[in-house]
Amino acid sequence: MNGPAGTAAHTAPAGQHQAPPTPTYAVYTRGLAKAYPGGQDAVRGVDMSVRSGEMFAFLGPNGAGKSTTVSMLCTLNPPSAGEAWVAGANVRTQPRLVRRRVGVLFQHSALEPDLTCVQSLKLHARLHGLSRSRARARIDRVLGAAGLAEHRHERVRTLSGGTRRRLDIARALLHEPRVLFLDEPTAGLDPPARALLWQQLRGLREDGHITVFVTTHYLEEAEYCDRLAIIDRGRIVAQGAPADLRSALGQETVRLRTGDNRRAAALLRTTHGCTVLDGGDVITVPVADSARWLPRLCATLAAHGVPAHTATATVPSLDDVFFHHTGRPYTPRSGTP
Ligand SMILES: Nc1ncnc2c1ncn2[C@@H]1O[C@H](COP(=O)(O)OP(=O)(O)OP(=O)(O)O)[C@@H](O)[C@H]1O
Repeated sequence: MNGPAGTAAHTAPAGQHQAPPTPTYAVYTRGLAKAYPGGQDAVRGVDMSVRSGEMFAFLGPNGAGKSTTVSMLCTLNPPSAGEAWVAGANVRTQPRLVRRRVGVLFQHSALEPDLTCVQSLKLHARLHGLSRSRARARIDRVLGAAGLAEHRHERVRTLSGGTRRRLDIARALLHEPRVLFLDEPTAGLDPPARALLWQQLRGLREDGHITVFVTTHYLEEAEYCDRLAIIDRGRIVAQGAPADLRSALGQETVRLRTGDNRRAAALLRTTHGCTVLDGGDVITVPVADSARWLPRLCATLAAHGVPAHTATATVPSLDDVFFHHTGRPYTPRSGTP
């Protein structure tokens, strides 16, 4: 596969990757690895591509290597091997450029508790070298985007956990980064606060100018994203759009209950030539596209006087995708090697 700078990109020796990646990729890695002192292989050769402007989920159980990967992509942790480009810059050779172009939200908020929201943002605007007038405009903009305008003069320590997280995001957006990294942004939040935070993230995507890279161990959060990579024990086990990953398993089914399941099963076999599993009180038909087949099968049964009393379609979940690729069920705490 071509690297972002062409075929030579991942074959050149480490440290010589100066060719600018195409704008297609916001994040592009080849063989990215991290071994911590003491022999802990936290990340073991990650190949990943995140397109510009997409919302990308990095999904995996605790200890899978998500935070370590993000810290390498943000240049806070040097890779032991491999290469990575973020927002067009190489993390090894152009770390300052990477830092200028990314915003980062870590698992633990680093907001100063005694400052108000505006004071906190002003401080960070200064740290990023924003002029006063630009800082004013950006602060108004990020507070509005985060739904925090009414909290602007409240002190950080008085804010709820969810509001603080949204302020964290506002702060990470101040300098208009091209890529926003969020490491488990909803950890510790209750469901309404999580929903509000995701609403804010979706709003960012609609703006269209930023790539959002979010780590999570919640399967349902990965479903909100355009694409995702699943990491397990330091390796990427699957990567793609949620629907594509599910449909690649090819295990959709239609389950039907009728007044005469045996007759219904025979009818469907002869009419459609499909495999029908007769499980007694329910018949199951494996299909490629359950949304298309469910009405068709019901129509056949109704036309022959054996109408379906209940009909349900099941599609594989991301749990199934994880199971398929790792051979074990997804439990958020199962990743420690
Ligand atoms: N500084 C460190 N020194 C040694 N080992 C580390 C260090 N940081 C992380 N690890 C180990 O590396 C592995 C990956 O950890 P990492 O924090 O990247 O995973 P994670 O997927 O982000 O997990 P979590 O969801 O719990 O944050 C784990 O086994 C962890 O114990």
